Amino acid sequence: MLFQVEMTVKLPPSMPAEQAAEIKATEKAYAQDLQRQGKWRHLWRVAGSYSNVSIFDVEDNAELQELVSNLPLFPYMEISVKPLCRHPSSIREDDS
Ligand SMILES: O=C(O)CC1=CCC(=O)O1
Repeated sequence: MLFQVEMTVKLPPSMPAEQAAEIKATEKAYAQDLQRQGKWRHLWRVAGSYSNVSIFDVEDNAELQELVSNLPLFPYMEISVKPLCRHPSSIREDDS
């Protein structure tokens, strides 16, 4: 199942820079591992913001919930999820 996930990062201004850098580094490693597994298909920065738009390819809602809630930045993000399905006018032969 494909989902569009939009994440907006809102770190508290009071968070020490070292702690923020550590969480971001852990987040990066986690995100890159999921990309290598093919579960996090796309990761795009929304220009001019501290938000991303991502496409996840997971088994079901429960797997999406597990992956997203384990993001190191999860406590510091606003997240919106949209389920996706094929558009009847798409010329792609698969869902890539
Ligand atoms: O910077 C972001 O948009 C949050 C984030 C998601 C994966 C990652 O490495 O950073």
